Amino acid sequence: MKNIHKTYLLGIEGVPALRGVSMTIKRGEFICIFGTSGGGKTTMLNIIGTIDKPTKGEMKLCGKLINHKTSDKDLAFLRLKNIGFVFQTFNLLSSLTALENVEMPMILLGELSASERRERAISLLTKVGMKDRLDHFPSQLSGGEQQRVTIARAIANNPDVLLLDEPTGDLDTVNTAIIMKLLTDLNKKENITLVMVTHDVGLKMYSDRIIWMRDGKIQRIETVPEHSKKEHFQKLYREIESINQKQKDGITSVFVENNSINKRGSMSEYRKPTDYKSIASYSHKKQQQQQQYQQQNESPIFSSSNVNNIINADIPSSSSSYTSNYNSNSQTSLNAINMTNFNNNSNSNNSNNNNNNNRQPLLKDTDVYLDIVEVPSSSSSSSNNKSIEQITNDLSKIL
Ligand SMILES: Nc1ncnc2c1ncn2[C@@H]1O[C@H](COP(=O)(O)OP(=O)(O)OP(=O)(O)O)[C@@H](O)[C@H]1O
Repeated sequence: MKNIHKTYLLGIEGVPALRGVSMTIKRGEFICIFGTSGGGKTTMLNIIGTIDKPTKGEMKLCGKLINHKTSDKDLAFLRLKNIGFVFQTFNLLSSLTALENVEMPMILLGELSASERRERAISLLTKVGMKDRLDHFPSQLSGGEQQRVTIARAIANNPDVLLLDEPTGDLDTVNTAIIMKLLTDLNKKENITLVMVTHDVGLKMYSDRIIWMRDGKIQRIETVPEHSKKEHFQKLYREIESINQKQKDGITSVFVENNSINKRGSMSEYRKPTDYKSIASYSHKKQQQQQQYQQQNESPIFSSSNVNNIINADIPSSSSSYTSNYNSNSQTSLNAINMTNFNNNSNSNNSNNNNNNNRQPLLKDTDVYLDIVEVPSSSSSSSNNKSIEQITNDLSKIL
């Protein structure tokens, strides 16, 4: 990039977003763009990605010179062939399955036959750990899963560069680790250049260089010391190992962790029917809790309506008595939920509560063991017919 300027026109006023940015990114580098809000990070990413053209200055991307005169058609082809995008909000096409979403860039490029495209899409989804979700629609996937599909789609045409705008911004810590492992593997093993905008201080330590942006200019460029990078990668690999171990132990779906609900942290696990055994270890404590709550005339803990209410992001007040409205004929694949340490303190003053103003605590100041909701999978359908992925997704929004 050589002396890149970008000024947006807002009415008759010009808003300078970039004011003379020059830099070189080497092939295979991992660059992190960091800095103040409004500093020009996204604009810089959009210019590198040719979504926006510079007002002044020029840029060479994968050998092609780009300036304000470059035609949109040339830029569109360059994007399709050389660049992959991953945004915070996943941006999958909702009417297409995971497999079809990944096939889409290959269809647009038109270099592979239908069977080759399918084969490649399956192999890419397998690579990102989504081979069991090929026919799922985005709405049936959790945030982390959607982002993995987005990554598979972004690398479908073998791009040289991946542009990442807050790729983990909507994800919990576990999914952030999974996504960062995937991305850094692509960088290390396949030499794909990564340029990532993030506000997450932890993530910048995986990169080779950090570009600090302020007021449309590069304020400074920092090289991440090898030893810090190594330390962060070792921590990441440990996290991934622990996630894999949990999966081996029977936690087969997304693991949601939230430290903002209470000081001790809360945790949810989602298990498939085959995981009943591993839940057994909780049962004694759970029974004790149930008896205790029943003695106190509290809300039923194992009522399926509780689950429904949580799933629908409508947590009732602790004093309500519920009638079970769960349709036992529902075809949902959910067979068990185990929710531990959901200590939702109504007085706690945290960011999560700010988002959930209308929510009453499920049970005040208690640990809730909401466990084993058996849902026969018979033929009739109902409004409760949610897949485990939808439920996981819904729950991860709440927790
Ligand atoms: N399409 C647009 N029209 C007008 N002004 C814009 C447009 N896009 C960005 N800007 C302005 O350009 C400046 C840089 O914006 P940009 O989104 O690149 O910053 P950023 O560093 O990514 O900020 P944040 O961290 O808050 O996302 C801001 O002042 C912004 O208001």
